[in-house]
Amino acid sequence: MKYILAFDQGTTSSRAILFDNAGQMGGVASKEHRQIFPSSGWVEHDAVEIWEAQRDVARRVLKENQIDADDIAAIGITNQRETTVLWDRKTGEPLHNAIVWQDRRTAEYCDHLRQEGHAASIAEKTGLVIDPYFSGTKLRWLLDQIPDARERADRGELAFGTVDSWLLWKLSDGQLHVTDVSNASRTMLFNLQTQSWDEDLLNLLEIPASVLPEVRPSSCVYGECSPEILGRPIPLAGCAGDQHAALFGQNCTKHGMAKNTYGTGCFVLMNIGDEAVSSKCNLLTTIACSGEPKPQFALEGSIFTAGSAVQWLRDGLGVIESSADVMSLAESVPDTGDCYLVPAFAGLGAPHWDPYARGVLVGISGGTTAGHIARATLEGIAFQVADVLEAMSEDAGLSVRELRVDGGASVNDLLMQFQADILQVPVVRPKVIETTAIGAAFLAGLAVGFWKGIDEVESIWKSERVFEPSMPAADVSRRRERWRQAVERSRGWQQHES
Ligand SMILES: Nc1ncnc2c1ncn2[C@@H]1O[C@H](COP(=O)(O)OP(=O)(O)O)[C@@H](O)[C@H]1O
Ligand SMILES: O=P(O)(O)OC[C@H](O)CO
Repeated sequence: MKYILAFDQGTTSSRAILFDNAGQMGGVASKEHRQIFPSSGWVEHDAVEIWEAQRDVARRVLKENQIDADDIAAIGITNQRETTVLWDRKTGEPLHNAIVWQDRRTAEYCDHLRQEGHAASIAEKTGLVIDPYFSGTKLRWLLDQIPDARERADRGELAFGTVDSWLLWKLSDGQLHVTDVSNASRTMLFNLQTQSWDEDLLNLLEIPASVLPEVRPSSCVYGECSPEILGRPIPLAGCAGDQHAALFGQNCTKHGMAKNTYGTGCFVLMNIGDEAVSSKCNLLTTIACSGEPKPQFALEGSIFTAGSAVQWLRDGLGVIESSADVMSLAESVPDTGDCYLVPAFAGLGAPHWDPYARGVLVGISGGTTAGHIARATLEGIAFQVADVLEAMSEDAGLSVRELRVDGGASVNDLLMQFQADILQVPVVRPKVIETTAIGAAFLAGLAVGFWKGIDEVESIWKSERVFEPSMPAADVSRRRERWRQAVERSRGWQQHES
């Protein structure tokens, strides 16, 4: 067989990508889906629209590249994490729109959990900080708000899943209600030490165990997709949250290796080996996919707004026509004119965890142009990444030697150079920037013997370009200090309204 088919179900689009044995892409198809904003701080997706988009792009990539389903050795799935779906086991119909990872509707309940003193035990068990980001409080909200949902859940009629679970359910025509360890680790219900659902947390959040999927390793044969989807049954053999898949796809399998994905948000992950070190700097501890038999862990800094700030320049301000145009607009000025943009549009994630923060643009003068704002937007992305890596180095007791990068905005050379400058370490962009998808393909391909072992998949990764730091250290310190001042101005904004 010639290919592994990777499904990359992201926040803004669903992609299907074919990878051959040498890790070369044999075709891509993608489709966007609607972002639904029912109220301030709320973000939803239509789970059926996501399923249909993912199924359609899978069919399309085969058709457009004239690939027969018989040539597909396995399917690997990777997905936007934390986004929460609740569906009826009998009809396969969702009971509500999916609540997206960015959604802040459970902020008050999270405050309550913190005030009740649960932060330390939740961090110890799950590696997470209490935040609306994770699926647990979203699922609780659904069970509380949908009429009869709790009664129906108690009768075993409902299934909960993150997007991976939902897709595996649909792909298997309701035969599989499963998830993988990496996605489970993002629910705030999964115990990293026991590698299973945590009964205390289920009780605390009032989640009935009957709705939960079975948890499996990221690289294993889960089952088969039903034949009517692609013409024949194909093994569903790999599954991981997109950031975990990207860490694996970037070959960050050794202690201290780190990657950042520049998509809608930014997600910095550093491999920390087989000890689930707890963060002292408000980072998350999470699962790292590996070829090792023992569970491996990573530190993660999740940044909620990155490429979506560029989308705001395009759709909100209308100063660019496409995201790619941001580079030439930013290059129209030599610097930001001392403007700083903190894109806390959906609160601040790591290391601040402030759901009430909102975006600020400071330092505007009469001479400020769209070019300055575009440049400040790109720099705001890089400053957030630098804050996370600083915290990470402190937690892990080491400095990263290089940062491997991927995701839609990593094509932006200006952003990558500024990132290297502000971090003072090289930024390395690989030839295949679809590292999320290739990570999922590796997980699936290893499970079915398409690739023989971790050494074989590791030999596939190749660097395309290295951005070396060139900014004087004194400038870096001054600018980072100005950025810190700007962040302070963004904090608690929403809360101060009442
Ligand atoms: N040249 C560019 N410069 C900066 N940002 C970009 C560029 N091209 C795309 N983006 C941003 O990258 C994001 C899309 O990246 P992608 O990895 O597909 O995201 P996701 O997986 O979160 O859907 C969008 O938010 C877009 O604004
Ligand atoms: O779909 P992306 O690339 O924006 O990633 C979303 C993350 O998984 C959210 O935790």
